[in-house]
Amino acid sequence: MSCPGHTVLRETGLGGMPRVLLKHKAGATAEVYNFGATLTSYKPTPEREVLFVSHKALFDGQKAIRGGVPLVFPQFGQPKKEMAQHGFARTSHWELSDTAVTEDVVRAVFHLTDTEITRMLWPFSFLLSYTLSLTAQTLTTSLRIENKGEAPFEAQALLHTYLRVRDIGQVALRGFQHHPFVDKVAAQAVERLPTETRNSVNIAQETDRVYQTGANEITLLEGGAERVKVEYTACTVNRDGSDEALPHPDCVLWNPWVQKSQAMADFGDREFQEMVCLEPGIVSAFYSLAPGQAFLLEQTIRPLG
Ligand SMILES: O=P(O)(O)OC[C@H]1O[C@@H](O)[C@H](O)[C@@H](O)[C@@H]1O
Repeated sequence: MSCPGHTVLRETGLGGMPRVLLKHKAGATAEVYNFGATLTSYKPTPEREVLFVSHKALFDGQKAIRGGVPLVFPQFGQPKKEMAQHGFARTSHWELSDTAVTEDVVRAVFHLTDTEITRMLWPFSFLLSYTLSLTAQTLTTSLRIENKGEAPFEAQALLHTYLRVRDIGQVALRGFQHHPFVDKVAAQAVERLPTETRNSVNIAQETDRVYQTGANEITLLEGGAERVKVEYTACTVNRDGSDEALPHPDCVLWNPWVQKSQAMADFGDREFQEMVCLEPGIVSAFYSLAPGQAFLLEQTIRPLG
């Protein structure tokens, strides 16, 4: 069904790269580059940008875009040294395969399949479908990973969401309490994972943690006011269409703080004050997919107040 007032436009973005602009008749917009299927802007209203993109981000079709929502697949970090950090999905060119509008939702679907190059890095056949659904109040991004080959594979995946904040010193995050986490900054082996004791997590130093969550919902507050909620789920979809939810998806919390910011060529020295990454995914373990099985990782970004 078509719906007047909603639009999906193909346009040329920064660096001459193709991108897709979704516009909801209520005023919300979202902008996605085919490069990495990277969402680079989400505005629930014309005045408010929810996502952070560095002013030094490169739009050169080589380096992952520093900000927005890059997609991490099939590895998180670099457990396999022959493959780039965070895998190849964020630096691959995705095809816009479908667009649809209904009364409430403007939708775009991007596809990525294996190629000779990806098979050299990771010898499996896959279909990634990334669906962005814009409503008047929310944006849902949904990554479906399907095993199209004859052999099972193991992978990790993550929605690397950079949220824009006014002042990191005023930020508090709710939803991590009681959940175990791996502290990647401390980087020392521990017998038992520590558990988050704080109801409200603030950031005052380099922070790089993989929380094994269960609440599936993190709320970001600034100066005590709720600003945005990120809700997420992960499930395996079987060949017959039945699905099994994964009860404890991970959520990475990342802020590079002073020194790491200075070490990144595509990030401003003081920009750590304007962002925080909340990254839902499955990364503390590899998930396994049999031929024909799929895995669905979904987040809804809900601006508040
Ligand atoms: O610089 P990259 O490859 O985009 O990674 C940024 C950060 O991504 C986060 O997901 C990781 O937990 C961090 O360790 C990493 O530094």
